[in-house]
Amino acid sequence: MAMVGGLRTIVEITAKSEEQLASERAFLEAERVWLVHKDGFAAAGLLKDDGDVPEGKVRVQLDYNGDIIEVEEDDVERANPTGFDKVEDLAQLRYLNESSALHTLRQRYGNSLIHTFAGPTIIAINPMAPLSIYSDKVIEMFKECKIEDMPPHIYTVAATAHRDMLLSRKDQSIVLMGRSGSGKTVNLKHVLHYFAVSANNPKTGLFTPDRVQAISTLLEAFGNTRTIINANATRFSSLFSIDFDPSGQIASASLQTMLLEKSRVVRRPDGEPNFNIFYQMLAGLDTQTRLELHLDNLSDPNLFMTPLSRSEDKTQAAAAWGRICTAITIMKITPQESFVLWSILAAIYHLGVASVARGNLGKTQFAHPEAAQRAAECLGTTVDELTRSIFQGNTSSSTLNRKLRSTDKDSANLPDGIESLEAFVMGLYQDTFNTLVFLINRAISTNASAHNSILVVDAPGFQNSSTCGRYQGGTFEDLCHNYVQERLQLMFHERSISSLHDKYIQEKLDCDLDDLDELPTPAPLVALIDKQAGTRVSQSNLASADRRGLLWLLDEEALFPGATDESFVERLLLQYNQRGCEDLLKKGPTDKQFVLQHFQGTNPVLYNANGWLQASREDGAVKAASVQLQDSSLKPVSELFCASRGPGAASVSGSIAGLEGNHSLRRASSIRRGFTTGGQMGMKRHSVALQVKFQVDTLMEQLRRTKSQFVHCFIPQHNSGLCDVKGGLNITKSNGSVNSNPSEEILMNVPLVRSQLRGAQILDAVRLHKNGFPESMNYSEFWRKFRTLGHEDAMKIQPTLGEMKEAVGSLLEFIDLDKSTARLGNTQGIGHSITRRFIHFERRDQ
Ligand SMILES: Nc1ncnc2c1ncn2[C@@H]1O[C@H](COP(=O)(O)OP(=O)(O)OP(=O)(O)O)[C@@H](O)[C@H]1O
Repeated sequence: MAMVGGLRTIVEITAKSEEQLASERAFLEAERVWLVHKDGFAAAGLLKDDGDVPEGKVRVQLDYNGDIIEVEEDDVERANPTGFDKVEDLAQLRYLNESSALHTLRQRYGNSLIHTFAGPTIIAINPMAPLSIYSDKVIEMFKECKIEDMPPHIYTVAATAHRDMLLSRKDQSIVLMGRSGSGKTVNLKHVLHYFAVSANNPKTGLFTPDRVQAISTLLEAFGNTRTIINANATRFSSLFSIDFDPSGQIASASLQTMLLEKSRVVRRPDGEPNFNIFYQMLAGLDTQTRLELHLDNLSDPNLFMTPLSRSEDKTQAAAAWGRICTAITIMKITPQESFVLWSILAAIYHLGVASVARGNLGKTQFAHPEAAQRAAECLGTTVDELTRSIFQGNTSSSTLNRKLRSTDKDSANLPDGIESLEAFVMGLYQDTFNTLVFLINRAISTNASAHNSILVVDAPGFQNSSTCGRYQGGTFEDLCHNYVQERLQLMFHERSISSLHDKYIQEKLDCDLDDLDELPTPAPLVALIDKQAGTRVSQSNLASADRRGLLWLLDEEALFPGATDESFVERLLLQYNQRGCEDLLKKGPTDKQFVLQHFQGTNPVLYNANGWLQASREDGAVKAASVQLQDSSLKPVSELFCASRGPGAASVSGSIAGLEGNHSLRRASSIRRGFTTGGQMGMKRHSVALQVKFQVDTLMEQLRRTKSQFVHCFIPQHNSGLCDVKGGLNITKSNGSVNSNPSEEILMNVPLVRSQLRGAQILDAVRLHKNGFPESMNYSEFWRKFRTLGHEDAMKIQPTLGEMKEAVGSLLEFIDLDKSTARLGNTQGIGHSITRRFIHFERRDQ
């Protein structure tokens, strides 16, 4: 019966009224096309060629002014009949091409339909304004709904992951990708909220909506900041693991964080502030605590931050502080523990005032001992001890850094020892952040047995410094975040393109996949960044075997006393530039600059390696900060920091927090061993560059074991991430003026969305999905489920395994299934051609 229901669904979606058919016929006869141009695309009619149009050209009549022009054949793409307008899935388009996809996205976006399925993935465009499509009521509606009836929505992604996990008993993951400001973190919050509402176990109350809100508030305070393109940019990567019991209720949850941009505490791009928490704390702290932490006078110059001066900024920060205090209570963080956190932040503030100077005997010391005294009190130590920890600890890398800086004009005015002070402060902040993660995990993790997990990943978005007006080039931190996005994109490519492609070949399925062999992949650029020497990228390219990736080169150069940022760039270019890699790497305008062709060349980023050698060499003072916190004479400080560096956290370089609570990881001890070793290798060599690689490996290894759903978040405008401060729908016109009436202006910047669509290779994946047979079912399983639909004799036979393919073939003949919708594979079984409903027609019967 179920199969019949499924067949009926097919008939329903293919049946059209006479009127619709007539309009489609008229449309097709007129040969509607899109003329592609640099600003977008224009609707046109393709005119008949009477033999007078030169080869390679076609003649079109533009709809908007009636002009008839000859254009390049390649600049014209078939348009779809109007019945396809606003389709929910790009795979449903009859003519799948970039302009039609963009037209669909734009039409949907203009109608506040920000989500669109794209075959195996989903696109979510930042609406730049609050929408009423998220609420507990809507979640309840989704919970009641069959997956196949759900519209494209972030809740559908969460619901599908949950349903698939329960059906397959396999771990799932939801991967949020995209540029900075595209809405990844907002979507992460919606996904977590969905699980908190739909799967929280009321008996444990572990993962309630209140707690999800509190976790977001705390993470955004400590790990977010305003950047030039996002008013609330995330500056760390996170992996939430929601662990479920067999009934699908939440048994436990945990958070891992990595790649915190800790350098932001001490220096950052021009015009960008420190992490939110500093301003919020300084604006909101009550008088008593302020006095205890010596934060009553904030007028002294500070190396690390400038307190807020505008009264509206202070009011906003104070309001945020109120939310932080509520969040602290919800997460059951005790007043004593929170006081410890504020003490360390206060110490960082005081160290910024203390600064560095050269003493009478040529020794490096604090320039303002009274501020150093305040810092020492907050940390539970003495100024002497602090001086020793910072300036006389492991000086080997500091000495190297000093040598480097002596050749660096920008740093010529900085006193000796500044690197060590900065490193100490970064260490303090990293440990404080890790401790916050520990406190969050303490509230949401349990030892209850969890059968399966759903992992949710959010990382800082891709950022091109030139498109944000920083023409001097991207920083090392930009490179790290962009590298994470490339790795996620590579995984998307492997899962949605190359593995399907390989499967079709292996199954000898006959489908229209001619040009797929030539599809670009992110693999070469990822290798250029992280390949260890000696590993070959491809069989055909033996020469690549001895090339080291950028991070390895940086690691090597950082250890070499005579090396400079310029010599690092020179080595990089030498290795790659002369061997036909221009499509990956190019020389920049100066000796410290180079260009990486991210996302298959769709997003070239100019990087500036100024300070990279220093950034990649971990100063001993970072470790000294950890030791200082654990050895503090203030018992609450030492207790909290010792507890937070449990055996798990300490084993992976201290820069990945929260490993110990992760249930899915506990089930995979081999992976855990693997990356622990890698992390230690990076740590042993004090190499920040290698730690970056190993941290991302850790993340990817965990994802690899799951079935992933990818959410591609798009920015519709360059300033999307600033919509909260600029007012949602103010669109900047190309001449720089602002139009507050969006109906007059195109809401979506088409070339910008086009470049995201291309860079993410979404249409390639959709095409493979649409023209191929992505879903498959084992022959025996198919026979068991559907043989009742066959001839009555079919009920009587029990084919052997060898006869199964033939039996299934006969069954399909008997039920007269449209031949284009399924194929009999070589080894596996039957593949279903795509539309979402086809897939679900199969799944519903399971
Ligand atoms: N679904 C949405 N509904 C309403 N506003 C949104 C939505 N998605 C994004 N925004 C707006 O865009 C801003 C930027 O979004 P968000 O911080 O989530 O981007 P991101 O991709 O996580 O950026 P980054 O990578 O820099 O951390 C948000 O502060 C919010 O104002």
